[in-house]
Amino acid sequence: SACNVPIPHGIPSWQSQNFSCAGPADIYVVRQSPGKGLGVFTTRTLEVGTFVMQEPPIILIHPPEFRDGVGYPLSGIGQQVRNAFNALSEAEQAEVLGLTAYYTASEKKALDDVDELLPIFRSNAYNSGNQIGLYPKIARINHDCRPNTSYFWSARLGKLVVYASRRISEGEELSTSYIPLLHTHEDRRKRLRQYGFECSCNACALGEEERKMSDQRRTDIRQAFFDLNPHLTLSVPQSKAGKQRAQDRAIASTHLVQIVQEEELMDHYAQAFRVAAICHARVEDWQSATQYAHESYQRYLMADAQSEETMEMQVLTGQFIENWNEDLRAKSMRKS
Ligand SMILES: C[S@@+](CC[C@H](N)C(=O)[O-])C[C@H]1O[C@@H](n2cnc3c(N)ncnc32)[C@H](O)[C@@H]1O
Repeated sequence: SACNVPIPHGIPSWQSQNFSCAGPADIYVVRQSPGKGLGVFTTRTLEVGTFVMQEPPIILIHPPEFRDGVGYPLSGIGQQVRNAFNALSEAEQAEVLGLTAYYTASEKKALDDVDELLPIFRSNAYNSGNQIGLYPKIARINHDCRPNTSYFWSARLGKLVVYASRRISEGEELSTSYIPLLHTHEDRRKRLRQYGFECSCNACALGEEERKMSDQRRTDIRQAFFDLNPHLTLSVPQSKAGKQRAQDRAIASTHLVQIVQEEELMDHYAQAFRVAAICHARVEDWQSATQYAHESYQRYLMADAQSEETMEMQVLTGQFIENWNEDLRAKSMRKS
């Protein structure tokens, strides 16, 4: 049976919730996806939180320094990839060589001088903690700028875990994101060039007006995280001006949650709810703080029950609920 992560509703349950499940192998098939080569399709409806794949890396290497916006310079990793590849069995090597790779124009011109592992790695590898890994099964999932799965690196399992971040119908193609998504269509297009395709996903195929709105939302979300993140302390400001600023940020955080939901960027839900929870705690709106904290907790829980973020939001939900209760008690005392 499928191992769905049950999502508690209403008041959180404080039982230990430890979902580790190998993930059923028969919930997807790999087949041709028109215009995209191979793709991965579900064979049944998947509820939010269902683990789709858990796969150990066939090759795992330490990346050179990260250059934001450009990705990894491949020159620095060639030897590492080659060494790791040489250590694999013949069958594993064949699996790696069978992956789809995009060659740049200059690589095509000088095929004899190019180590074929580099284009393969560049087209298929995933960030895995602070390393980069190659996962032959997960590598068949195509890109979408509004993907229906999320993934996380589990250091505990030594695996990359892919799960449904929304409900996925039977027969639907699974999608993931190869790039950071809080960027405009034009910026995403540039970034996707390293994979050699023009994205035609729903977000990219919007008409001009709607695309402008989508671009604006993604830009606004990135800006809101940037603006609000430095103020995520739990202390309640005392001065009048401080209180006013906290009030403005609480409003901004509600807006942040709204546009993340409008844009349906599931990967950012947990973080947006977390920001809204803390911003509302700073204005002592304990009801909203509790609700946002719990939503954040549910989303973090979906990915990894034992992550620091999950623990933090579990604790905060409990703390905020206490404060909310106290408020209610104080109010009813005043009445009686
Ligand atoms: C990680 S692989 C995904 C699996 C690949 N389709 C295959 O047949 O093995 C990445 C490659 O898949 C293709 N691809 C992925 N997402 C795509 C998309 N949204 N549209 C068109 N091609 C896509 C591109 O050729 C890209 O270089």
